[in-house]
Amino acid sequence: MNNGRHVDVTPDWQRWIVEAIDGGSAPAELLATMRDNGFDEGIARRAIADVVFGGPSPDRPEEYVSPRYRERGSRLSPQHVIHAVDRDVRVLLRVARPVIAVLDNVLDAGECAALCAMASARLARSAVVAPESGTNTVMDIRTSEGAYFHRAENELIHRIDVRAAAIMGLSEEHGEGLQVMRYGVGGEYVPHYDFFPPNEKGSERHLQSGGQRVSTLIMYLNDADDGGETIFPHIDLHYIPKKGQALYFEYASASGELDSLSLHGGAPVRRGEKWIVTKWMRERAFAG
Ligand SMILES: O=C(O)CCC(=O)C(=O)O
Ligand SMILES: [Fe+2]
Repeated sequence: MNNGRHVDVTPDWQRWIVEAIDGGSAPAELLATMRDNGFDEGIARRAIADVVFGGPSPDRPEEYVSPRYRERGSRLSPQHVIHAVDRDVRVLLRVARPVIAVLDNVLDAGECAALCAMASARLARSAVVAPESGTNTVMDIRTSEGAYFHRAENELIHRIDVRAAAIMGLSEEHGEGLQVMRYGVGGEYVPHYDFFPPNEKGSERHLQSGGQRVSTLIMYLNDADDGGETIFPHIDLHYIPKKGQALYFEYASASGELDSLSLHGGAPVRRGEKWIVTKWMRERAFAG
């Protein structure tokens, strides 16, 4: 099985990862060492990502999932067509658990182009103002560039904030600002949870305003040429990015139960670029 390669990250190896990251080693160096020691690359990446992001181990999902989770309903409209204020959005596919929906006609081509242009200007500017801050070790794991837009920052952003809130069944005030992300060739986002892991020290700061994240809407600004799928490893689902479409998913119930099956990531881009804009919703109003 697995050609004799390690499939289990033993406690000794977990300790070694924590100490190496705390000691300032780059995730890419750890990955190389683990690969040299016979670890499967995917397993090594996940173990390193857990330590870097402070997330739960995907191999122990039961830590965060409540058996009652499956009893609750979705915030997404049960209709085939969702009237999202200024646009009719069509549901193409639904998954019951984790709650996932593929949505069509969320953004038009002009909006996709305008968002890419706005984000490009911001990415270029921030690269000049803040070259290599030294704090971006996580970029080895999440190899994308991002531009954050405050809620209602301009007319286009506001229009999309309002539309996303209508789709997600929560008021606009629950939303974080939109985040546009660009991945080049090789860019990826290893599987992770969007919710803030409970009992983790690092989560406290995030939970203070707005509480837990409850749902995500990833909107696709271009078509994927090769690679770049959004993947849900626990249910073997691969969504292939299509301009104007969106992927909606939920992972927290009103009573605070979290769904470990919502583990997801962005597969490496093999050709071209991948552009997305993400809206994360909180359980309560979010101050920003
Ligand atoms: O790039 C992707 O497909 C996934 C992005 C993602 O996980 C997120 O924005 O939270
Ligand atoms: Fe995510």
